[in-house]
Amino acid sequence: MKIYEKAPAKINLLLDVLRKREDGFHEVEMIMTMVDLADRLEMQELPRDTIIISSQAGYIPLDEKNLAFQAARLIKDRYDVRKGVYIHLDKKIPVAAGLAGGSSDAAAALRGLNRLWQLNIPEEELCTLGAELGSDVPFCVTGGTAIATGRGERLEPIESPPQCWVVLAKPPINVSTADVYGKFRVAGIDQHPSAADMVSAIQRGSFADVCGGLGNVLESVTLDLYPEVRQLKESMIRLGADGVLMSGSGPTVFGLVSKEGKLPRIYNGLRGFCKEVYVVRMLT
Ligand SMILES: C[C@@](CO)(OP(=O)(O)O)[C@H](O)COP(=O)(O)OP(=O)(O)OC[C@H]1O[C@@H](n2ccc(N)nc2=O)[C@H](O)[C@@H]1O
Ligand SMILES: Nc1ncnc2c1ncn2[C@@H]1O[C@H](COP(=O)(O)OP(=O)(O)O)[C@@H](O)[C@H]1O
Repeated sequence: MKIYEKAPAKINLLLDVLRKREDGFHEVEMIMTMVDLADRLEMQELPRDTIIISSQAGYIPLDEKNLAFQAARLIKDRYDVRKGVYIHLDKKIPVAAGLAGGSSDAAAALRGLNRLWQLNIPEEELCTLGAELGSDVPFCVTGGTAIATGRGERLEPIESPPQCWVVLAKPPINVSTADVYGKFRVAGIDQHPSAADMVSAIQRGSFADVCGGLGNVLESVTLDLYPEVRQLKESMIRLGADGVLMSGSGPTVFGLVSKEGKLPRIYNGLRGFCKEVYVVRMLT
C-alpha cells in the first residue's frame, strides 16, 4: 500500500521573541499560517525493518539527518513498530528558507505513518512527538492558522486570515535558524509587534490591518547580516505588495497582495534579480 501526504510551507505573519530561556531556546509569540507551496511525500511499507529516504532534490540529507527519517524512527521506536518504510520526498519548498520545509516533511511523515501503520495516534500526541523533532513541527502537524507560544510548540488555533495572494522570494543564501536566534538581543527591540492586534485584524477580516500588523523581530538580525534580504523587502514594497515581511529566521521574504492584477509587475520585477520567486495562495 502507498500513502501520500502533502507538506505545505508556513509563513510567520508575526514573530515576537519575549526572552531567552535557560534551556537555550527562546520564548516566542508567533502567528503562523500555511501557504499552498508544498512538498509531497510518498510512503510505502517495506518487507525489511529499515527506513529508506529518497528525493529528487540533491541538496538535502537522505540519512538520519533528514527530518522525515527522524520522524519515522521516532514513531517506530515509540510505538514499537517492527516494520520498514520507504519515503520519497518530492521537494518543492526551498531549503533553509524560513518556510519550515524540513519540519513540514517531518509532520507529514508522522501523519502518513500513523495512517500507514493504523496506529490511531491522536493529533495532540502527534504534536507532542513532533516537538521532539523541532519547534515548528507541532504547527506543521495541525496546519491551519495558529498562535504559537512557548518555543513554538504550544498552539492555539485561530481563524484563517482574509484570502490573498502570497508572493515568496528567496535570495540565494542559506540562513541558520540557530545562528539568527544566537545573535538576537531582546534589549535591542524598541517596538514589539502586537499579536493581539493581528488576531483582531484576522477576526475582523481586515486585509489592510493584517498587512499593517505584520512584524518579525528576527529581521533585526537577518537584515543586518544579509543586506540582500533588506533590499528584497524594499523592492517588494516598491513593486506594490500590500504587506511585506521576512518569514521566520529568513531569508525568504513574502508579500501579501489582494489584487491579482498587481502580480505580474511584482513577479517580473523580482525575477529580474531573484531566481526563486513563487506566487501562491494562503491555505484556508
Ligand atoms: C524561526 C522559526 C519561526 O517559525 O522558523 P524557521 O526560520 O526555522 O523556519 C522557528 O522558531 C524555528 O523553529 P525550528 O526550525 O523548528 O527550530 P528548532 O529546530 O527547534 O531549533 C533550531 C535552533 O533554533 C534556536 N531556537 C529555536 C526555536 C526557539 N523558540 N528558540 C530558539 O532559540 C535554538 O538554537 C535551536 O537549537
Ligand atoms: N526533509 C528535509 N527537507 C529540507 N531540509 C531538511 C530536511 N531534513 C533535514 N533538513 C535539514 O534541515 C535544515 C533546515 O531546513 P528547513 O526545514 O528547510 O529550514 P527552515 O526551517 O529555515 O525553513 C537544512 O539544513 C536541511 O539540510
